[in-house]
Amino acid sequence: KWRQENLEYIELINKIPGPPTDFLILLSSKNNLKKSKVYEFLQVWLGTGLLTSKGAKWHYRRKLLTPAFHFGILQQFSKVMFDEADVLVSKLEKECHKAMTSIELFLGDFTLRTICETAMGTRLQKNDERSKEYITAIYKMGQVIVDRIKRPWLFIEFLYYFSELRRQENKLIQILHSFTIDVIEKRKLDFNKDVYIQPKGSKSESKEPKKRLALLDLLLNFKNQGADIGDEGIREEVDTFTFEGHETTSTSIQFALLLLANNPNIQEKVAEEIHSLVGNSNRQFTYSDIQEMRYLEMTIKESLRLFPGVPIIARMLTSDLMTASKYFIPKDTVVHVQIYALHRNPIIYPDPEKFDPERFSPENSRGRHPFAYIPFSAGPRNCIGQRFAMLELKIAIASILRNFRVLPVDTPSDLKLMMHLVLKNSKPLSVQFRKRIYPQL
Ligand code: HEM
Repeated sequence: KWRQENLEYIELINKIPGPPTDFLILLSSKNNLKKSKVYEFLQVWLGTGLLTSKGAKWHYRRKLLTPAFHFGILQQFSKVMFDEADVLVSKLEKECHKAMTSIELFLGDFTLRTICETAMGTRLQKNDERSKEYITAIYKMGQVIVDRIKRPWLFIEFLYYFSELRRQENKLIQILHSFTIDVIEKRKLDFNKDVYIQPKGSKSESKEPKKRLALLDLLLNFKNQGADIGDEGIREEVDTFTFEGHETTSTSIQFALLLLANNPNIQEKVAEEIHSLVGNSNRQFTYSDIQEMRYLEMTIKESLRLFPGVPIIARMLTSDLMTASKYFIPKDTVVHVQIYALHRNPIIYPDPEKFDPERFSPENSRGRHPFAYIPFSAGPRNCIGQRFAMLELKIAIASILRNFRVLPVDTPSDLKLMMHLVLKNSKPLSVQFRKRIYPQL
């Protein structure tokens, strides 16, 4: 009961927070970049990669890794996303006659496969034992971390050391680390050969590399060029991207589908936008098609307002802080930034429960405080993968709506939100899929 009241249900902490300027003062502060204690629970897996590091190490890595999310690189990653979206669509075809489809596993599989291929260059194979073991370990590891967060007595290292949870963690860490280390070793060998050489006779002989570019290649490249990052550092970052880059995107796509299923007019408007770009053809989307999908982007932004995949973040203050609303918060205080509550502030978002993508039209966005909408956090420690995430969300949702009509099963009023590692419903979300038939042009 204590756990439910204190940690699980968002409703209980859905109080109106301070003004966006309070968030600005905290999140844009150059001093208060340190994360809270719970982030340390991730370190056994992620080491001190970008998400969990602090001080000079964080500064150095952030600067080093920022070019890895340049739009030219994202364009290359989009190819992986298009192919994985095709795999997702072909799986969903088989769901079209069903009265309901639980979408968690479909989207979890899509985002995990996408991040493994873009981060490590590894295509997870359904029938490969090693891939299966790795996928299972990722899911179980998420549960172990959540179970620890929910048991405050296990915050004490001594008690945790002798717990069953730690024994489980040890086994999982072995699987997770050995998988990433093997991938890095193999990639290092490939990297020294001909990663960017075109395959003879390939359709796109001009630019297509033999192996698709992965974030790992960029890290190896940085290392070869003399950056201060060793194999262990590369593993930390690859694991960090894999961790940060799959559940966040999966849960965000699921909530967006729930909202679209329950708002057919908005769904049809998105489908029309897609149709206006690709007509009745069955060609794959291009990167520029995706850039053109402005209404879809507004829809996703509104969905992330209502259901920010990361609803709360925390900082440990390393210096005293005076907020804009004149609260004095002393050094060493843990401050929770309640993104979920901020996004439902009726002063900023009138009728806040209403799903209304028009809030994000260029006219309506004008003048809104930049810290009033922060699904990817804000300031120097914001999400480095936000453009990657938006691209992936757009590709997944556009691919689904191009092929299917999505009908409601769960409704927003049925939801019982939980804080897992990301925002989740207390039970997996379901919708119905029906084949979308476009009129002949
Ligand atoms: C819809 C999907 C996503 C959401 C809602 C999201 C949200 C966030 C938020 C709120 C933070 C700040 C965390 C904090 O201050 O504790 C963050 C940090 C981070 N995110 Fe994301 N994220 C998403 C997708 C991704 C993806 C796809 C990647 C990588 C490919 C990624 C990589 C990271 C990293 C490395 C950090 C730490 C950055 C730093 O501290 O410098 N995220 N994300």
